[in-house]
Amino acid sequence: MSSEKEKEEMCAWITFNLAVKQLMSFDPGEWTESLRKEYLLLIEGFFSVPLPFFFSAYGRAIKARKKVAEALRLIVGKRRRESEGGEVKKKDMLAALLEGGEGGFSDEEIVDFLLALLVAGYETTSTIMTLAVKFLTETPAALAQLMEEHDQIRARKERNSEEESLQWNDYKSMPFTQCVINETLRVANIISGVFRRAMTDVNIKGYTIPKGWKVFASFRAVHLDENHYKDARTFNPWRWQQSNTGGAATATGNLFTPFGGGPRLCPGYELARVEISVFLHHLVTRFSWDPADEDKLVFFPTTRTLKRYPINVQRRRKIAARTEEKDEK
Ligand code: HEM
Repeated sequence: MSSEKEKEEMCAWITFNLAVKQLMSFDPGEWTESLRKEYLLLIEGFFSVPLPFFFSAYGRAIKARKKVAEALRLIVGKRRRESEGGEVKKKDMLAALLEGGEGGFSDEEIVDFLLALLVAGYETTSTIMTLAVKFLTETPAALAQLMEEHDQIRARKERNSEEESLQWNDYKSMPFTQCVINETLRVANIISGVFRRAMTDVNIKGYTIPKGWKVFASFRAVHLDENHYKDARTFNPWRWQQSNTGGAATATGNLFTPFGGGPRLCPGYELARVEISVFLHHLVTRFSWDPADEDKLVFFPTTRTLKRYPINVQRRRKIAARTEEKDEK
């Protein structure tokens, strides 16, 4: 790999291809590559001024969405024919959607759902993982505590000859990890808020929001409010140990809503937390790292690191060897 730029692109390429594989069992190839190129144009359009000209980012995104939808429509049609023809079913998201619920889903509904999942499930989680690594690197005490929690899980599994892969009860024994995830979500605000439309006149604290008006509920304004969180801009995962939430998924009512709320609450919130926990587990038990370059957070149009926070990783020694070393001392 010759340059940092290429390394960054490689990471994005891997995460995109993993998502496509889980959704539709496609291995990386020409088809996934052309889908990825159109997908990137689509994402660019999310954060652009909505000028509907073919040369604007918005115009290019509309065109790209059509192309991605068309490509997915062909796959959905082919897979439906295969499954109706009795071919062996693949075990992926598309198979589950084709089986459908009551009455089943139409091809158009499935295409729409696959597109929504690609955007909602891939971009968010990979960004929050990167930011967690950045915040932990800059807060060595938190990284040390996290490492201890995960080393203990690994050591326990080795001692009891338990299955090597992480199980649900392992995930449930990561209280500090949940604090790290909560705090990353709170400080980063990768989704800074949501729009809602008032269905009726709503009175709030002496103000009226007239029926039909759109409002933007800003999560960032609440999550970074000093009245709710002391030293609100400081990454402090320990604050969640004192809260009554125990680091729970959606936590304290309206004061912590990184996954939104109400009937539109993010359906992927627990999956995202599991993915981040598993990622952190493997990262801290197997590797140590140093930042490879100076990088900084930007908040517009979304929260992300300018250079995707490149790091140099080194393999750590195996847990058993580390424990023996500790005992000798
Ligand atoms: C750190 C990761 C994630 C964050 C911060 C996040 C955040 C959000 C937020 C704020 C919303 C809007 C909720 C509202 O309107 O009240 C949302 C919606 C949604 N999310 Fe997530 N999400 C994440 C991961 C995921 C994952 C992994 C999936 C699926 C695999 C997913 C699927 C969806 C879907 C389908 C919606 C639309 C729900 C609807 O409109 O009814 N998200 N997410």
